[in-house]
Amino acid sequence: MEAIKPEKLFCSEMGKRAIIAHYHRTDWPYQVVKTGTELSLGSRSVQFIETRMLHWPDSMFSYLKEDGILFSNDAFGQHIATEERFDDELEAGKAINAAEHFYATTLTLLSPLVQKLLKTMEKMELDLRLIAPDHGIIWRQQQDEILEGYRRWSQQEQHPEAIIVYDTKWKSTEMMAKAIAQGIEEENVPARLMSLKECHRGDIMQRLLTASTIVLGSATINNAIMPSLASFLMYMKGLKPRKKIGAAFGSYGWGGEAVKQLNTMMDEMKIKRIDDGLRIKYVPHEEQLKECVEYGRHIGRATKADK
Ligand SMILES: Cc1cc2nc3c(=O)[nH]c(=O)nc-3n(C[C@H](O)[C@H](O)[C@H](O)COP(=O)(O)O)c2cc1C
Repeated sequence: MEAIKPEKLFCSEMGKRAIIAHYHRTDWPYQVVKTGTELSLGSRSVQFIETRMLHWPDSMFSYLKEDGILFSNDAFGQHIATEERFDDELEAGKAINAAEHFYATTLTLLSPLVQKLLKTMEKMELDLRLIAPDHGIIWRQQQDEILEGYRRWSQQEQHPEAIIVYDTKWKSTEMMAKAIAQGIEEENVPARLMSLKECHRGDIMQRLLTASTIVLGSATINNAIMPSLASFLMYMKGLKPRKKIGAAFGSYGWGGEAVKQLNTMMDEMKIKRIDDGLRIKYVPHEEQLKECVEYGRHIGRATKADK
Protein backbone atom coordinates (compact mmCIF):
# COMPACT_ATOMS: atom_id res chain seq x y z
CA MET A 1 0.00 0.00 0.00
CA GLU A 2 2.80 2.41 0.87
CA ALA A 3 4.46 1.73 -2.50
CA ILE A 4 1.30 1.81 -4.63
CA LYS A 5 -0.52 4.57 -2.77
CA PRO A 6 -3.92 3.81 -4.30
CA GLU A 7 -6.47 6.58 -4.57
CA LYS A 8 -9.23 4.26 -3.42
CA LEU A 9 -9.39 0.80 -1.90
CA PHE A 10 -12.64 -0.94 -2.90
CA CYS A 11 -13.83 -3.64 -0.50
CA SER A 12 -16.92 -4.89 1.26
CA GLU A 13 -17.74 -3.72 4.78
CA MET A 14 -16.50 -7.07 6.05
CA GLY A 15 -13.38 -6.66 3.92
CA LYS A 16 -12.68 -3.28 5.50
CA ARG A 17 -12.99 -4.77 8.97
CA ALA A 18 -10.66 -7.65 8.09
CA ILE A 19 -8.02 -5.37 6.56
CA ILE A 20 -8.05 -3.15 9.65
CA ALA A 21 -7.79 -6.22 11.91
CA HIS A 22 -4.74 -7.32 9.93
CA TYR A 23 -2.93 -4.04 9.25
CA HIS A 24 -4.39 -1.72 11.89
CA ARG A 25 -4.62 1.15 9.42
CA THR A 26 -7.80 3.16 9.61
CA ASP A 27 -6.34 5.93 7.43
CA TRP A 28 -6.29 3.95 4.15
CA PRO A 29 -8.75 5.19 1.48
CA TYR A 30 -11.45 2.53 1.95
CA GLN A 31 -14.43 2.73 -0.38
CA VAL A 32 -17.04 0.26 0.83
CA VAL A 33 -19.10 -1.47 -1.87
CA LYS A 34 -21.91 -4.03 -1.60
CA THR A 35 -24.03 -6.30 -3.77
CA GLY A 36 -25.41 -4.22 -6.63
CA THR A 37 -22.74 -1.50 -6.49
CA GLU A 38 -21.43 -0.78 -9.98
CA LEU A 39 -18.11 0.90 -10.53
CA SER A 40 -17.33 2.61 -13.83
CA LEU A 41 -13.72 2.36 -15.01
CA GLY A 42 -14.26 4.25 -18.25
CA SER A 43 -14.86 1.72 -21.01
CA ARG A 44 -15.35 -1.06 -18.46
CA SER A 45 -17.55 -1.46 -15.42
CA VAL A 46 -17.32 -3.73 -12.40
CA GLN A 47 -20.32 -5.10 -10.59
CA PHE A 48 -19.91 -6.42 -7.03
CA ILE A 49 -21.71 -9.40 -5.52
CA GLU A 50 -21.00 -10.12 -1.85
CA THR A 51 -20.51 -13.81 -1.12
CA ARG A 52 -20.18 -13.71 2.66
CA MET A 53 -18.74 -16.85 4.22
CA LEU A 54 -17.81 -18.39 0.88
CA HIS A 55 -15.65 -19.02 2.48
CA TRP A 56 -14.53 -15.97 4.47
CA PRO A 57 -16.76 -13.21 5.86
CA ASP A 58 -15.32 -10.67 3.41
CA SER A 59 -15.59 -12.81 0.26
CA MET A 60 -16.96 -11.00 -2.76
CA PHE A 61 -17.35 -11.54 -6.52
CA SER A 62 -16.31 -8.81 -8.94
CA TYR A 63 -17.89 -9.08 -12.38
CA LEU A 64 -16.41 -7.28 -15.37
CA LYS A 65 -19.54 -6.92 -17.46
CA GLU A 66 -18.19 -5.93 -20.88
CA ASP A 67 -15.72 -8.85 -20.99
CA GLY A 68 -17.90 -11.42 -19.22
CA ILE A 69 -15.23 -12.12 -16.57
CA LEU A 70 -16.25 -13.22 -13.11
CA PHE A 71 -13.48 -12.78 -10.55
CA SER A 72 -14.94 -15.33 -8.19
CA ASN A 73 -12.66 -15.02 -5.16
CA ASP A 74 -12.52 -18.44 -3.43
CA ALA A 75 -15.53 -19.99 -5.17
CA PHE A 76 -14.73 -22.38 -8.04
CA GLY A 77 -11.07 -22.39 -6.99
CA GLN A 78 -8.68 -25.27 -6.58
CA HIS A 79 -5.54 -26.02 -4.61
CA ILE A 80 -3.39 -26.73 -7.60
CA ALA A 81 0.15 -25.80 -8.56
CA THR A 82 0.62 -25.65 -12.30
CA GLU A 83 2.26 -23.49 -14.96
CA GLU A 84 -0.92 -23.64 -17.03
CA ARG A 85 -3.40 -20.83 -16.67
CA PHE A 86 -6.61 -22.25 -18.16
CA ASP A 87 -8.78 -25.35 -17.58
CA ASP A 88 -8.42 -26.62 -21.17
CA GLU A 89 -4.63 -26.60 -20.92
CA LEU A 90 -4.73 -29.34 -18.27
CA GLU A 91 -5.32 -33.01 -19.00
CA ALA A 92 -9.01 -33.94 -19.13
CA GLY A 93 -10.73 -34.04 -15.75
CA LYS A 94 -7.79 -32.66 -13.77
CA ALA A 95 -9.26 -29.21 -13.10
CA ILE A 96 -12.68 -30.55 -12.07
CA ASN A 97 -11.00 -33.15 -9.85
CA ALA A 98 -8.95 -30.45 -8.12
CA ALA A 99 -12.09 -28.29 -7.73
CA GLU A 100 -13.92 -31.25 -6.19
CA HIS A 101 -11.08 -31.71 -3.70
CA PHE A 102 -11.22 -28.01 -2.84
CA TYR A 103 -14.99 -28.17 -2.38
CA ALA A 104 -14.80 -31.28 -0.19
CA THR A 105 -12.13 -29.85 2.09
CA THR A 106 -13.25 -26.22 2.24
CA LEU A 107 -16.87 -25.73 1.32
CA THR A 108 -18.83 -28.84 2.33
CA LEU A 109 -19.95 -27.21 5.58
CA LEU A 110 -21.11 -24.13 3.66
CA SER A 111 -23.23 -26.07 1.16
CA PRO A 112 -26.53 -24.28 2.03
CA LEU A 113 -24.86 -20.92 1.24
CA VAL A 114 -23.45 -22.31 -2.01
CA GLN A 115 -26.95 -23.33 -3.07
CA LYS A 116 -28.24 -19.80 -2.39
CA LEU A 117 -25.36 -18.28 -4.33
CA LEU A 118 -26.00 -20.50 -7.35
CA LYS A 119 -29.63 -19.34 -7.39
CA THR A 120 -28.53 -15.69 -7.23
CA MET A 121 -26.10 -16.26 -10.09
CA GLU A 122 -28.79 -17.92 -12.17
CA LYS A 123 -31.15 -14.97 -11.67
CA MET A 124 -28.43 -12.52 -12.69
CA GLU A 125 -27.99 -14.37 -16.01
CA LEU A 126 -24.29 -13.56 -16.08
CA ASP A 127 -22.44 -14.00 -19.34
CA LEU A 128 -19.58 -16.15 -18.05
CA ARG A 129 -16.85 -16.11 -20.66
CA LEU A 130 -14.21 -16.55 -17.96
CA ILE A 131 -14.44 -17.54 -14.29
CA ALA A 132 -11.24 -16.48 -12.57
CA PRO A 133 -10.90 -17.67 -8.95
CA ASP A 134 -8.28 -16.25 -6.59
CA HIS A 135 -6.31 -19.48 -6.65
CA GLY A 136 -6.18 -22.29 -9.14
CA ILE A 137 -6.70 -22.20 -12.89
CA ILE A 138 -9.14 -20.01 -14.83
CA TRP A 139 -12.26 -21.61 -16.30
CA ARG A 140 -12.73 -20.72 -19.98
CA GLN A 141 -14.11 -23.99 -21.38
CA GLN A 142 -15.70 -25.88 -18.50
CA GLN A 143 -17.85 -23.15 -16.93
CA ASP A 144 -20.98 -25.32 -17.22
CA GLU A 145 -19.17 -28.32 -15.71
CA ILE A 146 -17.89 -26.42 -12.69
CA LEU A 147 -21.32 -24.85 -12.04
CA GLU A 148 -22.95 -28.28 -12.38
CA GLY A 149 -20.30 -29.71 -10.01
CA TYR A 150 -21.12 -27.05 -7.43
CA ARG A 151 -24.84 -27.85 -7.80
CA ARG A 152 -24.26 -31.58 -7.19
CA TRP A 153 -21.72 -31.15 -4.40
CA SER A 154 -23.76 -28.52 -2.56
CA GLN A 155 -26.80 -30.79 -2.66
CA GLN A 156 -24.50 -33.53 -1.35
CA GLU A 157 -25.71 -35.91 -4.04
CA GLN A 158 -24.18 -39.32 -3.44
CA HIS A 159 -23.95 -42.78 -4.91
CA PRO A 160 -23.82 -46.16 -3.13
CA GLU A 161 -20.17 -46.62 -2.16
CA ALA A 162 -18.52 -47.50 1.15
CA ILE A 163 -15.36 -45.73 2.30
CA ILE A 164 -13.55 -47.74 4.97
CA VAL A 165 -11.39 -45.41 7.07
CA TYR A 166 -9.29 -47.25 9.63
CA ASP A 167 -6.09 -47.47 11.60
CA THR A 168 -4.42 -50.42 13.25
CA LYS A 169 -1.42 -50.99 15.44
CA TRP A 170 -0.72 -54.67 14.84
CA LYS A 171 -2.96 -55.36 11.79
CA SER A 172 -5.91 -57.19 13.35
CA THR A 173 -8.21 -54.24 12.61
CA GLU A 174 -6.76 -54.19 9.10
CA MET A 175 -7.63 -57.88 8.64
CA MET A 176 -11.17 -56.99 9.67
CA ALA A 177 -11.21 -54.02 7.27
CA LYS A 178 -10.23 -56.19 4.32
CA ALA A 179 -12.80 -58.87 5.12
CA ILE A 180 -15.52 -56.23 5.56
CA ALA A 181 -14.56 -54.69 2.18
CA GLN A 182 -14.88 -58.13 0.60
CA GLY A 183 -18.37 -58.56 2.05
CA ILE A 184 -19.50 -55.12 0.86
CA GLU A 185 -18.28 -55.89 -2.67
CA GLU A 186 -20.03 -59.25 -2.62
CA GLU A 187 -23.21 -57.16 -2.45
CA ASN A 188 -22.05 -55.31 -5.58
CA VAL A 189 -21.39 -52.10 -3.69
CA PRO A 190 -17.96 -50.54 -4.33
CA ALA A 191 -15.76 -50.47 -1.22
CA ARG A 192 -12.63 -48.36 -0.87
CA LEU A 193 -10.09 -49.12 1.85
CA MET A 194 -8.47 -45.92 3.15
CA SER A 195 -5.87 -46.56 5.82
CA LEU A 196 -5.03 -43.47 7.82
CA LYS A 197 -1.36 -44.50 7.59
CA GLU A 198 -1.52 -44.09 3.82
CA CYS A 199 -4.27 -41.63 2.96
CA HIS A 200 -4.42 -37.90 3.54
CA ARG A 201 -7.54 -36.72 5.34
CA GLY A 202 -8.35 -34.33 2.47
CA ASP A 203 -8.32 -37.18 -0.06
CA ILE A 204 -10.64 -39.17 2.20
CA MET A 205 -13.06 -36.22 2.41
CA GLN A 206 -13.03 -35.93 -1.38
CA ARG A 207 -14.07 -39.58 -1.74
CA LEU A 208 -16.64 -39.10 0.98
CA LEU A 209 -18.19 -36.10 -0.75
CA THR A 210 -20.06 -38.37 -3.14
CA ALA A 211 -20.01 -41.73 -1.32
CA SER A 212 -23.03 -42.72 0.76
CA THR A 213 -21.39 -44.85 3.45
CA ILE A 214 -18.55 -44.45 5.92
CA VAL A 215 -17.17 -47.45 7.81
CA LEU A 216 -14.81 -46.56 10.67
CA GLY A 217 -12.31 -48.99 12.15
CA SER A 218 -9.93 -48.60 15.08
CA ALA A 219 -7.99 -50.74 17.52
CA THR A 220 -8.57 -49.83 21.16
CA ILE A 221 -5.52 -48.15 22.66
CA ASN A 222 -5.55 -46.84 26.26
CA ASN A 223 -9.35 -47.15 26.48
CA ALA A 224 -9.74 -45.02 23.36
CA ILE A 225 -9.70 -44.86 19.57
CA MET A 226 -6.33 -44.41 17.90
CA PRO A 227 -5.11 -40.76 17.74
CA SER A 228 -5.18 -40.81 13.92
CA LEU A 229 -8.92 -41.59 14.03
CA ALA A 230 -9.50 -38.84 16.59
CA SER A 231 -7.70 -36.34 14.36
CA PHE A 232 -9.56 -37.42 11.23
CA LEU A 233 -12.96 -37.39 12.92
CA MET A 234 -12.42 -33.90 14.33
CA TYR A 235 -11.61 -32.69 10.81
CA MET A 236 -14.58 -34.51 9.32
CA LYS A 237 -16.95 -33.17 11.97
CA GLY A 238 -16.01 -29.59 11.09
CA LEU A 239 -16.81 -30.19 7.42
CA LYS A 240 -20.34 -31.42 8.28
CA PRO A 241 -20.95 -34.01 5.58
CA ARG A 242 -24.65 -34.87 5.38
CA LYS A 243 -26.88 -37.81 4.41
CA LYS A 244 -24.31 -40.48 5.33
CA ILE A 245 -24.87 -43.88 6.80
CA GLY A 246 -22.16 -45.52 8.88
CA ALA A 247 -20.78 -48.48 10.78
CA ALA A 248 -17.82 -49.18 13.10
CA PHE A 249 -15.49 -52.06 13.84
CA GLY A 250 -12.22 -52.83 15.58
CA SER A 251 -9.97 -55.29 17.34
CA TYR A 252 -9.43 -54.97 21.08
CA GLY A 253 -7.81 -56.70 24.04
CA TRP A 254 -10.00 -56.22 27.11
CA GLY A 255 -12.31 -53.17 27.44
CA GLY A 256 -12.69 -52.57 23.69
CA GLU A 257 -13.99 -48.99 24.01
CA ALA A 258 -13.01 -47.85 20.49
CA VAL A 259 -16.13 -49.05 18.67
CA LYS A 260 -18.41 -47.42 21.22
CA GLN A 261 -16.51 -44.15 20.86
CA LEU A 262 -16.70 -44.31 17.07
CA ASN A 263 -20.46 -44.82 17.41
CA THR A 264 -20.79 -41.78 19.66
CA MET A 265 -18.85 -39.64 17.20
CA MET A 266 -21.03 -40.80 14.32
CA ASP A 267 -24.13 -39.92 16.34
CA GLU A 268 -22.72 -36.45 16.99
CA MET A 269 -22.21 -36.01 13.25
CA LYS A 270 -25.78 -37.15 12.54
CA ILE A 271 -24.52 -40.16 10.60
CA LYS A 272 -27.24 -42.79 10.42
CA ARG A 273 -25.66 -45.83 12.08
CA ILE A 274 -26.48 -49.25 10.70
CA ASP A 275 -26.04 -50.90 14.13
CA ASP A 276 -23.69 -50.95 17.15
CA GLY A 277 -20.71 -52.23 15.18
CA LEU A 278 -18.43 -55.27 15.29
CA ARG A 279 -15.61 -55.96 17.78
CA ILE A 280 -13.17 -58.85 17.76
CA LYS A 281 -10.84 -59.78 20.61
CA TYR A 282 -7.16 -59.74 19.57
CA VAL A 283 -6.39 -61.51 16.28
CA PRO A 284 -9.40 -62.67 14.24
CA HIS A 285 -9.40 -66.40 13.40
CA GLU A 286 -10.93 -67.88 10.27
CA GLU A 287 -14.50 -68.07 11.59
CA GLN A 288 -14.32 -64.50 12.85
CA LEU A 289 -13.07 -63.31 9.47
CA LYS A 290 -16.15 -64.93 7.95
CA GLU A 291 -18.17 -62.95 10.46
CA CYS A 292 -16.44 -59.79 9.17
CA VAL A 293 -17.32 -60.70 5.57
CA GLU A 294 -20.93 -61.21 6.66
CA TYR A 295 -20.82 -57.85 8.44
CA GLY A 296 -19.59 -56.29 5.20
CA ARG A 297 -22.54 -57.85 3.35
CA HIS A 298 -24.85 -56.36 5.96
CA ILE A 299 -23.29 -52.92 5.34
CA GLY A 300 -23.60 -53.47 1.59
CA ARG A 301 -27.30 -54.28 1.86
CA ALA A 302 -27.93 -51.29 4.13
CA THR A 303 -26.12 -49.09 1.61
CA LYS A 304 -28.33 -50.31 -1.23
CA ALA A 305 -31.47 -49.89 0.86
CA ASP A 306 -30.56 -46.32 1.88
CA LYS A 307 -32.34 -43.66 -0.13
C1 LIG B 1 -0.35 -49.41 24.04
C2 LIG B 1 -1.54 -50.31 23.97
C3 LIG B 1 -2.66 -50.02 24.73
C4 LIG B 1 -3.77 -50.83 24.67
N1 LIG B 1 -4.87 -50.47 25.39
C5 LIG B 1 -5.98 -51.23 25.31
C6 LIG B 1 -7.14 -50.87 26.04
O1 LIG B 1 -7.17 -49.89 26.78
N2 LIG B 1 -8.25 -51.63 25.91
C7 LIG B 1 -8.29 -52.72 25.08
O2 LIG B 1 -9.33 -53.33 24.95
N3 LIG B 1 -7.19 -53.10 24.40
C8 LIG B 1 -6.04 -52.40 24.48
N4 LIG B 1 -4.92 -52.76 23.78
C9 LIG B 1 -4.92 -54.02 23.03
C10 LIG B 1 -5.23 -53.86 21.57
O3 LIG B 1 -6.46 -53.22 21.39
C11 LIG B 1 -5.26 -55.24 20.91
O4 LIG B 1 -3.96 -55.78 20.94
C12 LIG B 1 -5.77 -55.23 19.50
O5 LIG B 1 -5.86 -56.54 19.00
C13 LIG B 1 -4.89 -54.40 18.57
O6 LIG B 1 -5.50 -54.31 17.33
P1 LIG B 1 -4.63 -54.03 16.02
O7 LIG B 1 -3.88 -55.28 15.70
O8 LIG B 1 -5.64 -53.67 14.98
O9 LIG B 1 -3.71 -52.92 16.32
C14 LIG B 1 -3.79 -51.97 23.82
C15 LIG B 1 -2.65 -52.24 23.07
C16 LIG B 1 -1.54 -51.44 23.13
C17 LIG B 1 -0.35 -51.76 22.32
